Order: sequence, then structure tokens, then C-alpha cells
Amino acid sequence: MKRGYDEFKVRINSLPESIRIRSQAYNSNEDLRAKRQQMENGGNPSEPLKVPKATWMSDGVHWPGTWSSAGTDHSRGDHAGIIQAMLAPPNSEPVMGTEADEENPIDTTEVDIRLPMLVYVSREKRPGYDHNKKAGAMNALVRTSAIMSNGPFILNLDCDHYIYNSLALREGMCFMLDRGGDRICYVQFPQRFEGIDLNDRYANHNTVFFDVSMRALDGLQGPMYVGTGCIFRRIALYGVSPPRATEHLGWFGRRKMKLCLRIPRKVAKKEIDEMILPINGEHNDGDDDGDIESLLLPKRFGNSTAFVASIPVAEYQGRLLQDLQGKGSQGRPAGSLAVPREPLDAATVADAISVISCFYEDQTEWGRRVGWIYGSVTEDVVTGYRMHNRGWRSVYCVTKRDAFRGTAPINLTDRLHQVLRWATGSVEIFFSSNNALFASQRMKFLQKVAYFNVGIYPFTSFFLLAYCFLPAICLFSGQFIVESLSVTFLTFLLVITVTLCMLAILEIRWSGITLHEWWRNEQFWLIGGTSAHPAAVLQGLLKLIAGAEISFTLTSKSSTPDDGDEFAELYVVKWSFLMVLPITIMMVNTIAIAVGIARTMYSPFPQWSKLLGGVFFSFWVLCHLYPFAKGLMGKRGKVPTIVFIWSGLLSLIISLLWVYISPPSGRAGMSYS
Ligand SMILES: O=c1ccn([C@@H]2O[C@H](COP(=O)(O)OP(=O)(O)O[C@H]3O[C@H](CO)[C@@H](O)[C@H](O)[C@H]3O)[C@@H](O)[C@H]2O)c(=O)[nH]1
Ligand SMILES: [Mn+2]
Repeated sequence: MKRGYDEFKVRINSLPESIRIRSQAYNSNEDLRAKRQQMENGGNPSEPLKVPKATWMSDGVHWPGTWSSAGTDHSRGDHAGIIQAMLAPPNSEPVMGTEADEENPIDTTEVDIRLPMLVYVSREKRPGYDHNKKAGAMNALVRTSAIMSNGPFILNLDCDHYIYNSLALREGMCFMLDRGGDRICYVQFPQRFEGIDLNDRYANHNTVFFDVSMRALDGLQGPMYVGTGCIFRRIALYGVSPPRATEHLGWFGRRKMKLCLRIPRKVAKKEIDEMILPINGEHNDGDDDGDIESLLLPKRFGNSTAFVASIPVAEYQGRLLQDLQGKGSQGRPAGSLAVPREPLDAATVADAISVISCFYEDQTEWGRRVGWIYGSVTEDVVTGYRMHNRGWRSVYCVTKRDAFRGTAPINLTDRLHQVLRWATGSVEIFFSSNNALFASQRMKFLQKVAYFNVGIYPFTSFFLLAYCFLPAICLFSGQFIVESLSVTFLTFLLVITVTLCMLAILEIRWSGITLHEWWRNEQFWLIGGTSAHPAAVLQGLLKLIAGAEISFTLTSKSSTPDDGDEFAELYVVKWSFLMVLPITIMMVNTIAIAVGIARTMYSPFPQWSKLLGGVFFSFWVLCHLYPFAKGLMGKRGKVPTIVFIWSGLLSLIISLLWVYISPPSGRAGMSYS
């Protein structure tokens, strides 16, 4: 350890002054100013480094060089620092730990305690340059790590996630390195969460998505990329096609045509430096790979020669070992990734810094065809979509012990805003060229359907809203949805209900989720569908028509307060406009039930069956909104007055409006008696 520290000091001190000043990470410009002051007064630039817990953005490199790993920054403050620490690559021989003593109670004599090289990177941000949020951060990391380590595989984690199973990476790699693995662009792990209330009131675990939908997609072309817990093949991020793909022709993509897109050339290891990426430019439509010359043009990747030179190397190193046994001997030699790494020299570091400047991406294809795709607040879905669209496949890797774990917002308002962001991203996708309607023929038909659903689901909220008000309208008007409860109607109702139940049972049995999780999902589907989804559609339309920008509000991270109440967050009530519609629905339905009962009771010819029908559906709506109502109550039943005023006003207007348009038949009936 000591050696590592000295090495670090040496290297930091041999850097040019300009880099040295920025060689630590700062949370704000004040910090930077203070630091500069300190250094001008003769301070030591290589003091021990403190990495703020919630603000990391790292690029670590495992010693064999197989890995680049990337997390993204929390972006709460300005990161003025660029390179925080450069440690020497660890020894190639294992280093065993020490025996337990008073200070250190853990015996590590049989543990290899070498640490991977860790480089903390924070890209340059400047007013006037769009930093493109997370996607921009990831792209900067991809470039700078290409120059520093160029690992052929990259692990991506959010700042609120951590590794929970150290063997998960190996499981993921098995897919990448298996026969046919060269067609896999990424291996996605399910997102799992900690610190969520036992009841999972707002369906934070999202098990229906992670254990049903994603697993189902695994049987098609592969799961979507969900932003974190994902191992990428570096080369797939560069906007190239897989070596082989299948084109799906005909209406439902039944006719298949195999394509060979990249024919690996015979290359000896020493040729790597001159090697170019052989790409067959024959299927060259709008969003596809050009020929090799255009691929390497600065227009595509920017004008860092060091970066462009790293591309063919990454491609070669990511190739399957099994190719070795094949005829062509095209894979990398066994063990070639385990060669000890040279320390980074100042020139390399300068190159690595140049590619994370704020203007590097100007007039390049970063964010458009290359790397993480810009232009949507759910950049993850789009990025994965583009890869599937080129014919890559992905894999879902569910490990017995959770691979990674993260946090999620357990507070109603924060959760609604999270769902709002996702839905807005979907609307953005729907109105963009990334709409699955325009998907290429390399995407499987059902995969297209799945992506289409991702884009369109927020729009279904308008039907959902109709269904939420319909039962109330029936009760107010005394009219049931149908003229009378005929046998035909009841039969249809029964068939549909039974089908839905069977679907639910199938999903539950197949995926192993519990009925409770499934029900929570149903409930939150309605809560989100009546609040965040319609808001997202409006927001998306605004962006489309008026060009209003959509902001990426970070999801609040729950933290355990000092008083030890772990779920205190759950009970915080923060007013949000998103709550207006669900509250209105609740009020209108409650009033409707009361009105319905009253009218039937006072009616000379009470029609109890009609009432029962109406009340049943109203009650069904209210059941779904129960977690929402609980959320509004807070812990001690404190509800902000504004909530009552708004919702009372709205439900009053709606009720009055109804009475005005069609007076309850009860009154009309009574005037005759
Ligand atoms: O300017 C930014 C904004 C965000 N991030 C990162 O993006 C992540 C996602 O943001 P978060 O607020 O945690 O959102 P969640 O709703 O929890 O994120 C889910 O949804 C996002 C898409 O909306 C995906 O990017 C995430 O991976 C996925 O976990 C954060 O953890 C940060 O690491 C940045 O690096 N820079
Ligand atoms: Mn998150």
C-alpha cells in the first residue's frame, strides 16, 4: 500500500502545473479556489485523497486490463477536478494480507489484497456547453478509459448502486466469452434495492418489470438496458454492428436472412497497432455503419488519434478465446490480457484529459450514433435500443445472490417524480426517430413490439383516466355502463376477468414473484397512470410544440436520519401538482358512492343491482389508490391544507357540472310522486 502511495505522489508531481492544480476533485468552485490558494501558499498537492461518498464518478481498471468500470457522478456540485488519483498498476504477483491483530480483527493471510488501479475522473463542465447529464458523463468516461486502460468490457453502475456479489462479474463474462458471445453487446443484471419499507408501498422493487418483463425479453433479442448494473462490450458502444446478425423480413419478421457483417481478419498480435476494424459497409442505411474510412474519421469519434487507435485494439481484445482453436486463429492469445500494465506516462494522461474537455464532442457523432445517446431523459433505453437495432443481442443475468444493490425513493412525491421522468423519457422516445415503428429489420418483431410499448405506455393513461371516472359517472347519473345487466354483458365481463386472473397467475407462477408484489404493481400502475403519465404526455407535447427543455431532476436518495427511524422518508408529505388528479379521482368516487347509495335509498323504485355494479367499480378504483391515500396522510395524519382545497374544489366542480348537465333522475322521479 505504501508503495502505491509513493508512486502516486511521484506521478502527480511530474505532471504539468495546470493538471496538478486540477488533480483533486472539488465539489464546488469555492473548494477549487480554496485549493488553489492553498497551493499558491506552498501547500502539498498530494495530500491524502478524500472521495466524497455521494459524488463519485470513477473509472477503475482491474489489473489484467480486462475491465474498465464506470460509475456516474451525482452532479450535485460542480466537479472542477479532472484526475483525482493515479495509482500504479498493481503487481502481477498476488500479494497476501496480514494476520489478525488488535487493530485489524480480520485475518487476510489467504486473501489476495491487491487493489485494482483506480482513476477518479470528472469531466469538464462549463456554462454554455450542454454536459448532457448522465449520458455525457458516461461518454467522457468511455473515451478517457479507452486511452488509459482500454478494457474490452465495461461495467456501468449508478452512483446510488454498489456491488453486492463479487462473483457476479464473472457470471456476466461467461456470456460474453461463450461461443456466440461476440454478438452480445451487454449483459444486464436486475436492479435490486435496499432501504425500502417492508410493505413496498409504492412498488419500488419493481419486481413485475425486473422478474417478468425483462426475463421475457431475454427470450427474444435481449433485455433493455436500464442504466445501471450492466456489463458492456466496449466496441458495441462505438456504434458498430455485431460480427453477425439476422435480418427479419416479411410482416412479422418470419423470413430470416443471416448477415455476416464483420469478417475477422487473420492478425498476429504484433500487427495490432496497424490494425483497422474490418467493417462490411454493404448494409448502409441511415443509422448504420459507414465503411471503415468514415468510421475512423474525426467526424465520428473526434480528433484524438490516441482514442481512434484504441478502437481496433479493444475490438481485438474482446474477441473470443475459442477462436484460437478454430481455423483462423483470430482471437487474442490466451493470457494476453493478464500482461502487467505499464504505468501511465504524462503524455497518455494529457491525451486522456483532452478527450474529456467540454468541447471534445462538438461536431462529432458522440451521443448521436456513438456512445450513450443524448436527447432523452431515459438515455439508457435509447442506448440499448440503438444496439438492438444494429442486430446486437443482450443477455439478462439473474444471480442467486443479488449482483448489485441500490437505493430508490420511498417517499410518495419523489417516487411520482421518478415515474414522471421515466414516462417523459418514453414520450420523448415516442416522438423521436427512436420510435420502434422505425426499427430496422435486424430487430426481432416481438422485440419491436416491446420497445414500442416502452414508448407508448404513457399515452394509455388517458384510457385509464376514463376508467377511473366512469364508475363515478354511472353512480351520479344512475345509469349503468350498459342498459341493463344482461347475460351477454355478464358473460363478457366474466371472460375478461377470468382471462386477467389467469394472466396474473401465469406471470406469478412463471416468475416466482408474490401476489403481494403483483398487487402493489397494479396499484402503482394506476397511481402513476393517473398522475405522472398524463403529466409526462403533456410535458412531451410541450417539448415537441414549444421546444421546452425537460430537466433531469435527480431522484432523491433516501438517507437514514439520526433519530434512527429508517423509514422516516416514507412519511414525508411534499405537495406536488401530480397529486391533483388522483386526489380528484378519489374524492369523486367517494362522493359518487355516497350519492348513489342515497339516491337508491330514497328512490321509490330502488334498483339495487345497478347500485351494486356502480359501487363495485368505484370501490375497485379506490382500492388501487389506497397506497396513495396513505401516502398523503403522512405519519400523523397531517395533510397539507392545500391538498384539501384543491381536490375539494375540483371534485365539487365536477359534481356540480354533472348535476347541471343531467340532473339525477331520482329528483325527477320524486316530483311525480
Ligand atoms: O447529470 C447527471 C445526472 C445523473 N447522473 C447519474 O444518473 C444516475 C441516475 O439518476 P437517479 O437520480 O439515480 O435516477 P433513477 O430514477 O434512480 O435512475 C434510473 O433511471 C435512469 C433513467 O431515467 C437511469 O439512468 C438510471 O440508471 C436508473 O437507475 C445517477 O445515479 C447518477 O449516477 C449523472 O451522472 N449525471
Ligand atoms: Mn437511482
